[in-house]
Amino acid sequence: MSRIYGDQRMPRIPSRPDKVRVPLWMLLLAVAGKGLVLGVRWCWRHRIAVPAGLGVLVFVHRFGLPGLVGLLVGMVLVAVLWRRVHPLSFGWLARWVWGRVRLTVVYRRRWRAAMVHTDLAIRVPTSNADQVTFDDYYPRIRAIRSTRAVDVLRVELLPGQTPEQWAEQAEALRHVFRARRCQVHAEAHRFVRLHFHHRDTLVRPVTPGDLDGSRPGGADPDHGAASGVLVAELGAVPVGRCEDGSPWTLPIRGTHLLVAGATGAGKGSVLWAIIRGLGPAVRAGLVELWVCDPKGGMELAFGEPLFARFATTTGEIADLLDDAVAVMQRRTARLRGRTRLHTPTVGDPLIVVVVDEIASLTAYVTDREVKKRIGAALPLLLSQGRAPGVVVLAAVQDPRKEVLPFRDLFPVRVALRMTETDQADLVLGSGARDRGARAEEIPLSLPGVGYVLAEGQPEPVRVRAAHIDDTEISRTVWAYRPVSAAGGGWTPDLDAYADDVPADGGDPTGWGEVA
Ligand SMILES: Nc1ncnc2c1ncn2[C@@H]1O[C@H](COP(=O)(O)OP(=O)(O)OP(=O)(O)O)[C@@H](O)[C@H]1O
Repeated sequence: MSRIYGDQRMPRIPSRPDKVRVPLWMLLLAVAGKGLVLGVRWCWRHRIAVPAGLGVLVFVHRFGLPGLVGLLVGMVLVAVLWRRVHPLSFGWLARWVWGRVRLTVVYRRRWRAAMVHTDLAIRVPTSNADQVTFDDYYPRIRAIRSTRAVDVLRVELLPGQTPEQWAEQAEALRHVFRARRCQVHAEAHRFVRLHFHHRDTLVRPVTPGDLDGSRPGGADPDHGAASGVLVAELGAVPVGRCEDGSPWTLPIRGTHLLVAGATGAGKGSVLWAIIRGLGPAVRAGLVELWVCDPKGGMELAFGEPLFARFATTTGEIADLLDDAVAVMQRRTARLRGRTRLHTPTVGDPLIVVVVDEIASLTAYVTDREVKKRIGAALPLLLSQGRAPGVVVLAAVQDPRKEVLPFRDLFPVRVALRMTETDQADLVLGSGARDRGARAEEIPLSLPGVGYVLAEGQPEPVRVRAAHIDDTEISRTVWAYRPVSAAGGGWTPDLDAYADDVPADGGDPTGWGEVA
């Protein structure tokens, strides 16, 4: 792409040139030469618009205005036909044209003013004894990619600038370019990507995707052949949709997950979307859900047939957590020196401990004995359970350290709507709000919308969880309740975990994967 509002790289050195008399013809020649150079440079910068404009002028000259109207109608017909025949290439071209239009109409017009007023342009004084002047250096837009919802500008940093300086100005840039939201993504070096969002693509509730679609290899939870595929799927469980339209998935195996959000923010829908996503693996016996609902079962009791264990009182929850720690410790002893990450198998499943409103267990329990037991079990699970396959999925309203002291032990965290500005940073890590996670700005009308950090990416991604209504919960429970439960009368048997070490000390089926 051509340079857009770039400037010279090296500053002029202030100096007092000697005064010399030049003849008029020489001056006129110099002005004409400079005009020619600028003209050629301008034509080069607009190397598509200039031939296109000239072509239109020649066409009008030869065929008149009716000919031009005929040409436009013909182009529209070709576009309609093209879109029908090959929508992919048409979409690519349409986005490219739309990007050029947005660049000309919106960004070029206001770029210089925006850079000066946000201090992102650099002014170097070049005054000498005769005059006061400045050299202005403007960051260059190197590329643009536009869709109906977002414009992404790739901008080259000026020497000495950092992506953080741009992130600080994101709000000002948003107002200049009249965008709904501006997010600054840093590239490895020299470039930032400015995302100007114009439309909210997450306004409509997200319908949950089809979990029963054909899996590669014909994997079917009701048949044993599925386990390899189902285990792989535990690394990316479908939860909803990202702002760019791609599916939002979260890893469950080998990590712990915290969902934070004010009351009514949609924590329940994230928990349910994950539980539903785990359904096929639950059905196949590769995952067990051990569920704690300290709110007396208000949120999760619907799914009881799907759960291996379900606890609603603090006493029951303390027992459940103690048992989870016991399983974890036995597995750790068994796996030591053999593998670094447990591979779920039927008979030795991944245990997902789901806790709705974890603060009820850490901050608000009144029974000191129970509080002590829970306070000992939870940090143990969070610090040691990941590798032996006992993972925690928790929701919390208030993410402060006083309420949830082991918040940092959750490697994956989701921030839904928050009530205070600093809470997104508490959940996603400091600087997340500056990088675009404005969780307190999510409107009440958008439950299930939040921000998440994608693996290896410092910039938060805006997402919305699928809306799992009561009908879908019933369908999920009916379709994916564990095979043993479907047969009736299944009781979790903790002793099974103690007894599954093969007598010869060899690897039980499925062990041996090294993460
Ligand atoms: N992803 C979603 N899409 C559309 N509506 C949703 C979504 N998630 C939740 N809702 C709606 O928002 C309301 C609150 O949701 P939910 O109970 O999950 O919030 P919560 O954060 O768990 O609240 P609390 O902490 O009070 O239990 C419900 O009426 C629900 O139907």
